[in-house]
Amino acid sequence: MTTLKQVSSVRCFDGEQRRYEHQASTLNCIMQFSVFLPPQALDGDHVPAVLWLSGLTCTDENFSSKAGAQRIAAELGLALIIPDTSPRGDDVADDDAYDFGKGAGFYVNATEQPWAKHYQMYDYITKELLDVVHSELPLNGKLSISGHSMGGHGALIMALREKERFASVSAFAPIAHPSACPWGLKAFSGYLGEDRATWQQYDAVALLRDGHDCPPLLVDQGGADNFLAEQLNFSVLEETVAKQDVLAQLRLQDGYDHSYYFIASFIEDHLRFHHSYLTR
Ligand SMILES: N[C@@H](CCC(=O)N[C@@H](CS)C(=O)NCC(=O)O)C(=O)O
Repeated sequence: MTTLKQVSSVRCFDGEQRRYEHQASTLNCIMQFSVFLPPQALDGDHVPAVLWLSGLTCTDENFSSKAGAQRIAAELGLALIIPDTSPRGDDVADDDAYDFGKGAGFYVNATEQPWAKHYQMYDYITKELLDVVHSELPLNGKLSISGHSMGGHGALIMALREKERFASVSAFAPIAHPSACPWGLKAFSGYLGEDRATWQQYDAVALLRDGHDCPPLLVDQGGADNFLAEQLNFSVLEETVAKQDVLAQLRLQDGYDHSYYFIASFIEDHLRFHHSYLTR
């Protein structure tokens, strides 16, 4: 049974940039997401995919319109799966702040009210969305994961918790230790409540310290990122990774900020990195 409704498709580097809509049962709302299918997938092949998770304030369209990922994805024969960052719709609880509520789902399964009814982003991505795209799109089942900021956090925790599903993981300026930064403290106490023991399953540094295996890892962090000192905990991630048995490259990129100009500058490296593991 087809559950996806295609709402748009535009030609891009001989592939197609598409948008789909579906009723998301984990989130109790209608969701849209974007997909880039490379030319190989339009010619009848089943291709590997990179799942991209976006950051605060984003929809599925920031990455597809700003990162410039399609040229390399077309060359390498990679599909890009690009979900939204929170549940959507008029009956979904929200907050006036940009870093909580809609656009800021933090890829957790909320337990607190009024969030729990809709904010189940961890299960939405790892269970529902990945299942539906693999059953309805020309994908071969091989999958890597990447993301930016809040989405870099999402990519790291999903890879650490579900290592067998992902050939590799990468992140741009991830919120590496959300239990210990203002964005994470606000989101986790709001969505998960005050019992910090329940936060650990959604904190990459905590999962690494707890001995979770990690797929091969690439992280880029801009040295001129406004959020570096207060929010991102890059040096804590570096120290934690160094103590674990992780195949990892963590790169501080001098002069780059937190924006999509930074992502556009290094997305080719990330897609080539993922392709090398997806095609082994
Ligand atoms: N100052 C920003 C903070 C949020 C932010 O920088 N969001 C990043 C991810 S953490 C982003 O990707 N924004 C959307 C864009 O640049 O297209 C705002 O209020 O919009």
